[in-house]
Amino acid sequence: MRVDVVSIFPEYLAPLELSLIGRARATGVLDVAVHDLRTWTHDVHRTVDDTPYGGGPGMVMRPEPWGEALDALAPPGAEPPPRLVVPTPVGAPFTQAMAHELAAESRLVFACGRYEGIDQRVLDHAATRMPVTEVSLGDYVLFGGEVAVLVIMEAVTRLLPGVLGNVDSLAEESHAHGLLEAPVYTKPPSWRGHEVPEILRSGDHGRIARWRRDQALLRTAARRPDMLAALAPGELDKKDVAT
Ligand SMILES: N#Cc1c(-c2ccc3cc[nH]c3c2)n[nH]c1N
Repeated sequence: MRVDVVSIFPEYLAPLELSLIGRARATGVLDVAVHDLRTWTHDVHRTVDDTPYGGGPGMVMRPEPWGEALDALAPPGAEPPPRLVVPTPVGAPFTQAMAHELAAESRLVFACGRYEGIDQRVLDHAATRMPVTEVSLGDYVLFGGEVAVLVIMEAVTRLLPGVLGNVDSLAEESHAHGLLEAPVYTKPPSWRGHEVPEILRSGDHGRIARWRRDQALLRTAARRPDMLAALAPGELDKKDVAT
């Protein structure tokens, strides 16, 4: 997968060099390039923002540098076009399902907004020649899109083939089956008066699997009833409701 990230703070994306993502890049699973939006400015002050039409606080990111950046990174006519991913408070919620969708793309271009956001015409024009996904991490406000790109890149990269050593963990983790994960334990069996649930030390893998499923259902019902309500038909079987 080829990923291009455009930001006025490219140094914010330095963590993409670390750990799993760094290893994915080193092994060729992932090719990442970070670009400074100011590369595509032409004035002495390398201006990327201006006052908002209609008035209001703050500044808006000018369309011209973004237009030239996207022309350079996604030349008109190049096939297949990349998916443009724009972190924004007004975007669709970023979910594990969306992480899987993005992980299936061959090319992604991330546009990191700042100030009050990017001139809407940048997204409207991009949408005439590439798929555009506006995505939000959650209902809170950040200074810009860079942190969101780091989160999205971690969630996507770990789904790429060969990145995670143990692919089994993908199958059991929270949100993998629309449920939260069961609690996890390791040695010692007793710690500060807290014991590991006996079932997990029984060696009875059938009962352990049942216990984990029950714990996942109980946790999800208690903490994320919305996820339980959203389970696809058939996700719950008769063993899940047996008393
Ligand atoms: N994703 C996301 C965001 C943001 C965000 C993204 C881009 C910009 C550009 C200026 N301000 C921004 C906030 N805030 N909260 C989220 N969940």
